Parts: sequence; structure tokens; C-alpha cells
Amino acid sequence: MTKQTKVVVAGASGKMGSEALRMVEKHDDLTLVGCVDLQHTGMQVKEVEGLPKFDAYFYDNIDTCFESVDADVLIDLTSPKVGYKHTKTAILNGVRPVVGTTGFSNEELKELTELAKEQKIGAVIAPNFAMGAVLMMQFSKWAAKHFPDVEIIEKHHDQKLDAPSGTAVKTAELIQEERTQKKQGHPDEEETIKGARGADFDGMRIHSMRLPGLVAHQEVVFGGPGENLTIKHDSFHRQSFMSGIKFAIDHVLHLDELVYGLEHLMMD
Ligand SMILES: NC(=O)C1=CN([C@@H]2O[C@H](COP(=O)(O)OP(=O)(O)OC[C@H]3O[C@@H](n4cnc5c(N)ncnc54)[C@H](OP(=O)(O)O)[C@@H]3O)[C@@H](O)[C@H]2O)C=CC1
Ligand SMILES: O=C(O)C1=N[C@H](C(=O)O)C[C@H](O)C1
Repeated sequence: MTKQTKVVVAGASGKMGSEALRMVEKHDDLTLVGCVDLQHTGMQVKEVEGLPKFDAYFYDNIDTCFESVDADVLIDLTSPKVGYKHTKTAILNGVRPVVGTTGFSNEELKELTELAKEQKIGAVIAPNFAMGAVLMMQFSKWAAKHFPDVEIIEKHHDQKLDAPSGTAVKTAELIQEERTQKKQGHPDEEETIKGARGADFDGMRIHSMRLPGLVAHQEVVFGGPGENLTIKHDSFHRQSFMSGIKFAIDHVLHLDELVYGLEHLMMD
């Protein structure tokens, strides 16, 4: 019999969480042992319309959930504040977090990294689990060696809470590692409407669009004399994130520290 990994999903009735449940259902080596959200406390997953037919129960907070079930991995797909608390609680309970939630501050990421190291427990936090998006970020990092002029345009559905997206921030951080620092645009440029030039990350500009109909899309546009290079990724469906989440679950079981970004697990 295949060894089972016992999984808790937080944010399970959300857009990503419900897709994660469908992913768990497809894998014989994963068993759903619990879900956390605020709306379905005490219900079994199979009782909620539109969700797969699992017997596991919903809990209204992570502490009660971990007291009630024995879990190996927490998949967190909630919101920044909630995700931070869940990740910390999981690490302290010996449950390995796989976190897609975006919007953590650098201080929070640092604290969680130190905590995982202290506890010697594996954790993965990835702003984007779509393999194509991870490659888009890596290609952008490579291009930044040769093109210091760059602007990032990210486009998401209008239910998204954080801006810029976690992916855009991570892309800018990766570019920053290679790029010769410069402030994008004319030195004397002035915004006649505040925000027109987007957010400033180390002199790079990040533009965030929010519209119904979009899922998750990003263009990284590099400029040089007489040429532009655009590196673009589109997630048209939330299924695009699921193979990355499964990949992270498989790896997190063998880690003893926190890894930020799926690229670190995709090196070989
Ligand atoms: N890393 C990646 O590849 C991806 C990451 N994301 C990120 O995942 C997160 C979720 O996105 P998405 O699914 O679109 O958002 P949704 O708003 O659809 O889902 C969030 C879920 O979290 C639940 N929630 C809120 N508060 C709590 C709480 N205290 N305890 C438990 N559950 C809670 C919400 O419940 P309720 O509705 O009742 O408030 C909701 O079901 C975001 O941070 C997003 O940026 C998204 C896509 C890909
Ligand atoms: O909220 C979303 O939808 C997404 N969030 C992540 C982010 O902030 O980058 C990943 C993906 O872009 C979808």
C-alpha cells in the first residue's frame, strides 16, 4: 500500500483551496484529514456543495484542527495575516506547511524561516506554484543581467486582496539580485495623477491591473536601444498551480528548513 501523507487544507472553500481539494482527491498517496475555514465548522467536506466527497471535517481554527487530527502537511491558501499565523502554528506543531498565500512581509518571512530552522522542520512558501510562472521569474532574472531597464505588469482577477502580487514582488527580488541598480524613467518625470508610474521597487516599476475575467498573468518587459524583450506567463485556470503544490508536498517531507520559492526545489 502507498504511504499516505495526511493533509489539512486551510481556506478550503476558497478559489484555490477548493481546487487543492480536487488535487488531493486525484492522488492516492494523499489523505485529507481536515479543513479550516470560518463558514463550515462541524460539517464534513462531502456535505458542502461543489466540494469533493471527503469525510474529513471543517474546523474554525487551526489550533482546534491540529488538536483533533494527526497531520503531516498543511496547505495554506487563505490571506496574509491568517496564513502567517497558520504557518507559525503548523511549524510549532510539527506539521509541514506548504503555503501559497501571498502578502507576507519580509519580517514575517524571516521570522518563519528562523522558526523552521530552530524546529528543524520543512516548509515551503511559494508566491506562485505554476511551473511556467517559476520559469518566467527565472528567465527574467537571467535577462536582467543584460537589460537593467525593466517594468513589471501583473494582471489579476478583481477579488485579489494584495497588490502588487506575490509573484511580482518575487520577480522584482530576483531581478534585483542581477540588475545594475537604476531608477526607471526620466530623472525629471512627474506624476500628474498619483500612482501613474506604478509602485517603485528599487527603481523598478510594478503595475497592477485588477479586472473580472482575469486569473493570474504577468509580463516582464525589458527595454534596450531599439529592442524590447517581453517575458510573459498566463494562468488561465487555477489547475495551473496544482502540480506545483503536489511537487512541494512531495519535497517538504524531506526538508528540515523553510524554502521560499519553488525554484529552489526545481534545480535538478
Ligand atoms: N502561490 C500560488 O501559486 C497562488 C497563491 N494564491 C494566493 O492564495 C490565497 C488565496 O487565494 P484565493 O483562493 O484566490 O482567495 P479566496 O478568497 O477565494 O480564498 C481564501 C479563503 O481563505 C478563507 N479564510 C479567511 N479567513 C480565514 C481564517 N481565519 N481561517 C481559515 N480560512 C480563512 C476564506 O474564507 P471566507 O471566504 O469565508 O472568508 C476563503 O475561503 C491568496 O493569498 C492568493 O494570493 C492564489 C493563487 C495561486
Ligand atoms: O491571488 C491570486 O490569484 C494569485 N496570487 C499569487 C500572487 O499574488 O502572485 C499567485 C498568482 O499570481 C495568483
